[in-house]
Amino acid sequence: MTSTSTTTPSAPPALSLRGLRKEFPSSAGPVRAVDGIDLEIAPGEVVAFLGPNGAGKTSTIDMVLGLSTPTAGTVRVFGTDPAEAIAAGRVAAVMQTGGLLRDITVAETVGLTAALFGRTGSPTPYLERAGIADLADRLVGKCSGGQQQRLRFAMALVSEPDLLLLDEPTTGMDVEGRREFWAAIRADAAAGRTVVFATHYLEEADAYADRVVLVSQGRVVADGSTAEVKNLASGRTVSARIDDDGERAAVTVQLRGLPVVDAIDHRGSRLVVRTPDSDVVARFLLTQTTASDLEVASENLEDAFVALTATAATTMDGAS
Ligand SMILES: Nc1ncnc2c1ncn2[C@@H]1O[C@H](COP(=O)(O)OP(=O)(O)OP(=O)(O)O)[C@@H](O)[C@H]1O
Repeated sequence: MTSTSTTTPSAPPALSLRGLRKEFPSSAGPVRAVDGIDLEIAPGEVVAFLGPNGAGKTSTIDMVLGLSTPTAGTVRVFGTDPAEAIAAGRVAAVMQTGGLLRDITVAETVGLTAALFGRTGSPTPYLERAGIADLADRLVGKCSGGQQQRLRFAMALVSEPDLLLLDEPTTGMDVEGRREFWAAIRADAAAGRTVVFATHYLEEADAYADRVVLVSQGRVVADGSTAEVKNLASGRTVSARIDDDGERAAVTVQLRGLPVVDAIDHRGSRLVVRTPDSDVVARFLLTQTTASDLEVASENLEDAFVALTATAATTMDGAS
């Protein structure tokens, strides 16, 4: 690599969250929606903010968009505060609902948005990028939920934002609608845009993000590449029946001593063991105990996700 005598200061992160907290008052005392999030997202990353209901995803996105003020901590967007980044048109959002007039056409909607940004050109390029050029003359109220989301995406593109935030953008869409929506987002992100999206769906995060940030109860519980998250979620369950209560209790203690055992549940006379190495657990149960009726199952991704988010502070090797 050739070197020059000038040093370029490194570009600020697209998004930097430091000690971010958000509390809402309630009659039962403050609700801590976001509980100390530290996160840095580099320009060009496509990141899924993945978590169950109430994890704090929307509260975090609202603070990034300057729609609410942190109780503590800081949000920096391309090195500036959110209001400044939004005023400069560097950030745009696709939210789940709202913001559309049903009685005008798709093209008119994008044209109006463009006028707000002082752009006078044709809306067609934005419609094309969002994959809805063929719907230009359709009334917004006649569009499906998925088509309306792609319209919101076209509107978000008008300011050519460097950072695009999407809050559970595919909720309620069918599989085909989701696929088309994400195809449009991915094609656009390939040009270098930073994309951060909140989702409940592990599969969606896996298919469309480069990096997954798992949040639960207002905290980041895991952060890594989608491959790392898939690894975490690739465990199995081994279940077997042990009729004798005393033996079942003793075997539970022994299993806890095995390094490959992640968790043990009791369902009646069955032991259910979560493990990344089902062979070791199955061999132990069949050769060292009276266990019978043994079953090995691959874990459902959603189950694994729930298990991960229920376990605070999971860490991944090589997490970025
Ligand atoms: N305005 C508010 N007043 C009181 N509590 C709130 C408010 N907004 C959010 N919360 C609470 O904060 C927590 C986090 O909510 P948030 O909407 O950020 O989660 P989420 O991960 O986006 O959930 P979902 O996937 O269901 O949209 C929840 O317990 C929620 O009830």
